[in-house]
Amino acid sequence: MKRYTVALAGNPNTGKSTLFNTLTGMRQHTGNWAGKTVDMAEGELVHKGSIFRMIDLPGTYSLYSNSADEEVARDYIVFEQPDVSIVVLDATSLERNLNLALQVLEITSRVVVCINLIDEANRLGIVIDTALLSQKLGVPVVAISARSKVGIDDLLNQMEQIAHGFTETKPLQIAYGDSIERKITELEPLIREQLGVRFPTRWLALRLLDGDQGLLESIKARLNGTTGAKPRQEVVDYGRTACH
Ligand SMILES: Nc1nc2c(ncn2[C@@H]2O[C@H](COP(=O)(O)OP(=O)(O)OP(=O)(O)O)[C@@H](O)[C@H]2O)c(=O)[nH]1
Ligand SMILES: [Mg+2]
Repeated sequence: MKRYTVALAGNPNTGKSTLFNTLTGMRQHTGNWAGKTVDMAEGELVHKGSIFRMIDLPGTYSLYSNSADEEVARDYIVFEQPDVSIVVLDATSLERNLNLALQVLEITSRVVVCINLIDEANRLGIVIDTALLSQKLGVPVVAISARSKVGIDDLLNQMEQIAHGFTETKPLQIAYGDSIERKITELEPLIREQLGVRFPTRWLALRLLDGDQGLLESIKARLNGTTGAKPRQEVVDYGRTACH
């Protein structure tokens, strides 16, 4: 069986752990404040003959170095390089949530945008054109309700297609204007010289221009082999996984 890793990223309280539980059949704590995920949790599911190791990341508004949560989520996506990153958005506050999606798209092209709480959006009369959004973002967009288990099959299929490399994506890249773009172009070869191409060069250049000291520390620790935020291991329960 092929094995893949899948990260669940998103703003706080967008239903990542609820989705994680729905997908893995596990009981990661959920809720408003009390259920906040402070660490990473990990579980597995089987879909169409492949094993997907799901990583439930802490909720973050960005992937800078503003908090330990942001560093945990960022380091996982940048350094562990999951086969798929699912960005979970709250359908009732898309504008705010899309900020994080754009940041993830700067780091990796293997992304599925998952619009959760679609039941709540429907109740409020909010209509989301997922096809148009997918066209604009350049990656698959799926609308779900993790709590009511709506849209889960569609999400799993999109995740699987990205994992296998069957879906061609073209992530939206933000253009930052001439002076910043010039600096990015200057920095990129220097970064490649130091780090090769294992990390997303353009994104690193942007973070350096922003003076992200925390990221530099993380890279140094990584290069010295002294880092080690590892997902909390949960009991793997194949019997209750979503098999299709
Ligand atoms: N109406 C509705 N509520 C949902 C849905 N999915 C999750 N919720 C609720 O949203 C709240 C937050 O869910 P969590 O799964 O804890 O959110 P989270 O993204 O893991 O939160 P953090 O770990 O803090 O980032 C809970 O009260 C869930 O029951 C959904 O599809 N519809
Ligand atoms: Mg959570």
